[in-house]
Amino acid sequence: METFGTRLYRAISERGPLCVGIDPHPGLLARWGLADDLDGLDRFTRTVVDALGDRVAVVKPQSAFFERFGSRGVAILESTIRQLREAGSLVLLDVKRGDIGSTVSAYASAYLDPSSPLYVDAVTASPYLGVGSLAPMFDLAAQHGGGVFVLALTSNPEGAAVQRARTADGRTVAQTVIDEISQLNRGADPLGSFGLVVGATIGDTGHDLSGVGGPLLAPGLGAQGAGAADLRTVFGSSLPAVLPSYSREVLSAGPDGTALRAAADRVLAECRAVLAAR
Ligand SMILES: O=c1ccn([C@@H]2O[C@H](COP(=O)(O)O)[C@@H](O)[C@H]2O)c(=O)[nH]1
Repeated sequence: METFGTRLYRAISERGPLCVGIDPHPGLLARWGLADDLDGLDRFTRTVVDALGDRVAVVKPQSAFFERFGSRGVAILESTIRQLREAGSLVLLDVKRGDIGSTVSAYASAYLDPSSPLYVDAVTASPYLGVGSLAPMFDLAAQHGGGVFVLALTSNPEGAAVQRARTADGRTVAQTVIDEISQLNRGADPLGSFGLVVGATIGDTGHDLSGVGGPLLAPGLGAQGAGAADLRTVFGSSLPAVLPSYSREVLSAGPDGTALRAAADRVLAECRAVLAAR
């Protein structure tokens, strides 16, 4: 069985370093001329899958925008996941789950067990009940070739107060998360299956990402104000592991499929220029 890290490495080699989010905001549905209802949600997601599913390495549905429609929204999420897999992109479900370990086991079954209707290639997880509480996710991911992206330094300004607070040994909370995930990836080649989320908006914070060994998902590009050039400042010598992530910047080009593809191609070219110059 191939690991998620290996599959991600190949997807990036073949399709380029880009993750596009599916975030059906009410404002985007309106902009696309769609109603803010189940039919609008379904049309929006199908359009994105048809335009990008066969060319983008990773697609990241944001679970919240499906959950807000209840069980029928989640049913659309399930079919979106299926369509994306058929189209050949890796599916990273942005759910940011975290809890005590026994409950994390249930989240792991929901997203990382191949028999689940919500089975995806990878999920996002919150480490703020302790990185160790996420062990059931790490274990199931390792068992089935899945991945987990753990929040380290998020793109929102409110995150810093918690994530950059100092622990007793002088490291920041975020650095302890970074170090624990680095341990999980030890020896992985070409890329570990356990990633970190590090916002492109955060500037140079002095955190050491050099030993992570896994992918570094970088949201915050486009609508939140960061540009591809900021990746150099935030990631420095760790640029080769960066997976830039855009949602509204690309989605706002829709609903025309050609325009969506052009927007994805444009941001990919901008990121490649920075990542290639490392
Ligand atoms: O630190 C984080 C972690 C996750 N996100 C998510 O990424 C997208 C960003 O959307 P944009 O439209 O590109 O701003 C969204 O789903 C967030 O929940 C993040 O922004 N920052």
